[in-house]
Amino acid sequence: MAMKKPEETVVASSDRYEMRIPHVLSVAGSDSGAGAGIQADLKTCAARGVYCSTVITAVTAQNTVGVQDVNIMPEGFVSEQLKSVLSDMQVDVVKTGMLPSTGIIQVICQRLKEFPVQALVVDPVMVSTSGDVLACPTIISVLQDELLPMVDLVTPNLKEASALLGGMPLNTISDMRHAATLIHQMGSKNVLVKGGDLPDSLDAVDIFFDGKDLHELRSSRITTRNTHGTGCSLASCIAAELAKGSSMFSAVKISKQFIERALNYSKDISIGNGPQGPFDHLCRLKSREQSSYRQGSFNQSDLFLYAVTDSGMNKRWDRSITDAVKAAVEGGATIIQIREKDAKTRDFLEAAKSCIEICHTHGVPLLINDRIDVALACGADGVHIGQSDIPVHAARSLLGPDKIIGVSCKTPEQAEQAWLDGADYIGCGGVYPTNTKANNLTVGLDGLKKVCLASKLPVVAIGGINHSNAAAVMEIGVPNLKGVAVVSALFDRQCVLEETLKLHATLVEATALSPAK
Ligand SMILES: Nc1ncnc2c1ncn2[C@@H]1O[C@H](COP(=O)(O)OP(=O)(O)O)[C@@H](O)[C@H]1O
Ligand SMILES: Cc1ncc(COP(=O)(O)O)c(N)n1
Ligand SMILES: [Mg+2]
Repeated sequence: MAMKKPEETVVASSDRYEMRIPHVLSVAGSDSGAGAGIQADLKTCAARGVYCSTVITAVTAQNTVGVQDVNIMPEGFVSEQLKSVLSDMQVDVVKTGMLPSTGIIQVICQRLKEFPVQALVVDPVMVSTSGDVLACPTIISVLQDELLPMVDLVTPNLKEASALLGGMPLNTISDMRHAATLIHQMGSKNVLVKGGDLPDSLDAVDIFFDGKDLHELRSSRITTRNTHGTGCSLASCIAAELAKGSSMFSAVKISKQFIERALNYSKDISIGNGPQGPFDHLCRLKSREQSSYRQGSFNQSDLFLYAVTDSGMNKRWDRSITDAVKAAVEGGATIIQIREKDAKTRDFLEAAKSCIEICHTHGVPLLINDRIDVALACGADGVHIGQSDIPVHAARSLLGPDKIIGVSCKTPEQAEQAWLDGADYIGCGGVYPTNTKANNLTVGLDGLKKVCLASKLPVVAIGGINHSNAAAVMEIGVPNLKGVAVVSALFDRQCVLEETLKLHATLVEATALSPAK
C-alpha cells in the first residue's frame, strides 16, 4: 500500500483550527446479530476512540446459532460507497472483513489505488465460526494476486491460513510459524496467524511475522462461549491503533490485549441461545474503577528512588513495615515495593493496607512483590514479579490494563519478553553482589547497560546499590535507566529517613551530571 503521510492532529482551515480524529474505514459485511462484521468494527473503533466509517459488502441474517442468509452487494454499489467515503472523509486506515466476491475485491483494489491511505489491514474472512461460508472459494486467487501485494497486515485464522496455503494442515504453533512465513511471500508486509482455534492450547497464541522476525504473542485463553467476532474486532482494533499512530507491532500487541480484556469482562454475559455469543466491546469504558492515585498511565519517573522493604531488616531494627515505609516516603522515595517473603497472608494484607494510605497521601505508588492476590485485595498500584513467578501476561489479565507490572530481568531476551507480555518496567540486576538474595547472579554495570540498551521499557537498577555506588550506576549514560532500587541501603540502617534523604540527594546530583539526562 502506498504510504500517505499522516496528517497533523490539528489542521489550520482558513481562519479556524479543527480537531482531526483518527479515522478507520471498515469495508465488511453486516452481521444482524452485531457480534461480528461492520457492527463489531464500529464498536471496537468507538471503544478505542477512533472514528469509523463503513462500506457494506454484504448483509447477513445472522445470530448466535449461525448465518441464515446472505445478500451480497453489487460490486458497482460497493465501489460507489468506497468513492463517497474515500474522496471526502480523510480516511487514515482501511480495514477489510467479509469480501464475498472477486468483483468486490477488484473494486477495492481500484479505489485504493485512486485514493491511497496510510495502511491497509485485511482480515481474510472466509467461513464464520459457526461453519457458514462467507466468501466463495474463487476469491482466494484474487486475494493472493491482487489484494495481498497492497496489504500492510493480513490476519488469517487457522482455517483461513490453511485455505490460503492450498489446504495445508495447521495443528501446532510450529505449523503456524511456518504458515506465517509462507503467507508473507504472497506480498503482505506483515502477517498475523491467529490461534484462537488452536486445539489443546491453554493460552491463546498468535504468530506475528514482519518479514524478518517471528514473534509468538500469548494471552490467557478465556473460558467463554462469547467469542463470536473476535477476529473482526482484533483487526479493527489494530487498524484503530495504526490510525492513532502506533507502529504495526505495538498496534498488534495492544489489540490482542484489548480482545483478551473484553472477553474476560464479557465471559458471563448471555445473549442468544446458540453456541457462539457476542462479547461486549465497550468494557473498558465501563470498568474504570480506578484507584484514586493512578489515572491509568505509568509515570516512569516514579522509578527514580525505588524502596523495597525487607521484613528481616525491620525485625532487626525493631520497626514495623508501616514505620519503615513512612520514613522512606518522607525521605523522598518515589515508589515503594513491599516484599514479604515469610509473613502470614493476613498480616501481609493488613500491613499493605496501611502502607497504601501512607503512600497515597504522598502521591507515591505502592507495589506488592509477587503476590497478585494481596495486591488486588489491598488495592495496591501494581506488582513486581520475578522470572519464576506468575507469567506477566497472566498477571496482566488478572490485574487489568491500569495496574503497574514490573519484572526482574537479567538478559536482553528477558527484557524483550517482558515488553511483549505487557509489563510497564523492568528491574535489572543484581548490579552488585548483595546479601538480600541468595545465589543471585551479578550482572555488573556492563550487564545492566546491555539490558538497558535492548529494553523498550524503562529500567530500574537493583542489587547492592548504596550511597557510594549509586552515582556510578546512574552515570552509565543510557536514557531508559530511570532510577535505582534499594533495600539494605535504606532499611538495614538505624535511621531510614536520614538514609533516604541522603540517597535522594546523591541521585539528584548524579542525574544532573549524567550525559543521558
Ligand atoms: N478464548 C479466547 N481467549 C483469549 N483470546 C482469544 C480466545 N479466542 C480467540 N482469542 C484471540 O482472539 C483473536 C482472534 O482469533 P481467532 O478466534 O482465531 O480469529 P477468528 O475470529 O477470525 O476466527 C486472536 O488474537 C486470538 O488469540
Ligand atoms: C458479517 C460477518 N463478518 C465476519 C464474520 C466472521 O466472524 P466469526 O469468525 O467470529 O464468525 C461473520 N460471522 N459475519
Ligand atoms: Mg473467533
